[in-house]
Amino acid sequence: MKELKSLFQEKTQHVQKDLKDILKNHGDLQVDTVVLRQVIGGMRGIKSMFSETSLLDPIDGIKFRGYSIPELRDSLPKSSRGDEPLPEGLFWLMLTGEVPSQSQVEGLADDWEKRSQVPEHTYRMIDSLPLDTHPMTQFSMAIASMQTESVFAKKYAEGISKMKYWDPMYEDVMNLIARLPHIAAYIYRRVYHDNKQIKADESLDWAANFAHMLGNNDEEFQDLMRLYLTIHADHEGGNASAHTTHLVGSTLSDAYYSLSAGMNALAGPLHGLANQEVIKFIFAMLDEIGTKTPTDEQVSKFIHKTLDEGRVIPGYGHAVLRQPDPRFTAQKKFSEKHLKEDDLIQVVWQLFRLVPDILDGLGKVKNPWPNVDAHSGAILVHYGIKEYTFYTVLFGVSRALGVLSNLCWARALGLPLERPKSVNLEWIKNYITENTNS
Ligand SMILES: CC(=O)SCCNC(=O)CCNC(=O)[C@H](O)C(C)(C)COP(=O)(O)OP(=O)(O)OC[C@H]1O[C@@H](n2cnc3c(N)ncnc32)[C@H](O)[C@@H]1OP(=O)(O)O
Ligand SMILES: O=C([O-])CC(=O)C(=O)O
Repeated sequence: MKELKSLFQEKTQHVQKDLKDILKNHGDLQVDTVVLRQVIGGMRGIKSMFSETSLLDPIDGIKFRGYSIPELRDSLPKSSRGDEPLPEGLFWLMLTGEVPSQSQVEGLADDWEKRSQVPEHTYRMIDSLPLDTHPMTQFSMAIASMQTESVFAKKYAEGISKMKYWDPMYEDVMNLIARLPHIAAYIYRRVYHDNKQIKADESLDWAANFAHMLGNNDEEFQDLMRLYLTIHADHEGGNASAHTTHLVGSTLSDAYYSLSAGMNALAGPLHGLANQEVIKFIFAMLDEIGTKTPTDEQVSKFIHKTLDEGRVIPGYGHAVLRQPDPRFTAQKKFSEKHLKEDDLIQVVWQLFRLVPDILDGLGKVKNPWPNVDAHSGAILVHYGIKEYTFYTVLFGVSRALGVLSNLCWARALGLPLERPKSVNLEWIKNYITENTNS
């Protein structure tokens, strides 16, 4: 799509100039200090990355180019058949900083549709895997298998100038995003529906077509997918999937290698896999208690038992957020509108009432509130997507929008190889001796 590509290039030139000036005039200005707790404790809170697409506030939550989730729901173009924002619009916003018009998002959806042909060998590769291979493994391998198509890798091998990296990266990113719903739906139908595949419907937008290929043409579900694929897309640069994608991309690995790596990070239970863990936790709890409508006392007992076993309560806590996640709230609002009577949704809300106080009582959990993963599973079950080992693939299709627009920005701005410094125990002990009296 020429319009988006040239607008992106124009925007990157302004940012490039700003960064050059900032580095020249203020490059040595201190933005943070680092204590040993952060060195040993997962680098929590250290300001050390640059990412334009979104910014996370511990209290207000995520803002995409300055737009909160409620603002996105108001401002981004919508389908004529739904109330939720089109993820095409969010991608446009992240890439350019501008809210697109209706015709611009329709043009983008058409462009993705034209680029959506998945190479035959990717399907053959997926087919060669045992059916019980985790869907995230299949998804990550499928993405890596398409690396044969990388325009960036080809141009790099031919000797492209570093000033032009952004162009083939943009092409790879657009091709990849176009194909992801097709791969994800293929994996879903292969594993859970006897490989009965459903042909794409070219008349539908990106999210609705994905819903259709999964096997559900309910307009409410299509609208849920638009919301789902919008709100999971980005969470600034430091989260594990975004950071991994960025790190791998910084070596000039192409978009296929980088996204596949990012998806491997998303597949961890402390990150994106938590959505599968939440519904698994709820099912295990209902199973053990023996009812779909447990009492508060029964739920609290189960939560305490889980904690006593040295396990985390999935869907609760966050490395940055210190309030209920606005992505949880957006899903709660959707459910209040459409799914109020659903027993499983009621259990999600019951956990929301009970878990924070219990976690707070432990005296060590920095954020006792629900994150995005606490709600999504129960909604998906309602619409018939009950196979929870697939849930993180849905998350991955959405997350690709954010991490891949970041990758376009990184190559356009010429961001360098990422390589922080590590220290060993001897270094730490010497440092303590040199800097304290003990
Ligand atoms: C899309 C996403 O990635 S959102 C996050 C999805 N992950 C989850 O929902 C898994 C459950 N949550 C957690 O494990 C954590 O809250 C994380 C990984 C999200 C954040 O970790 P941290 O930033 O280290 O959290 P925090 O500083 O509050 O941890 C302090 C202590 O509280 C514990 N804690 C934090 N959250 C929880 C929880 N939900 N249940 C039980 N204990 C918890 C930690 O395990 C840690 O215990 P420790 O000192 O004995 O090791
Ligand atoms: O921000 C984080 O660390 C985790 C998270 O919620 C996300 O990536 O969506």
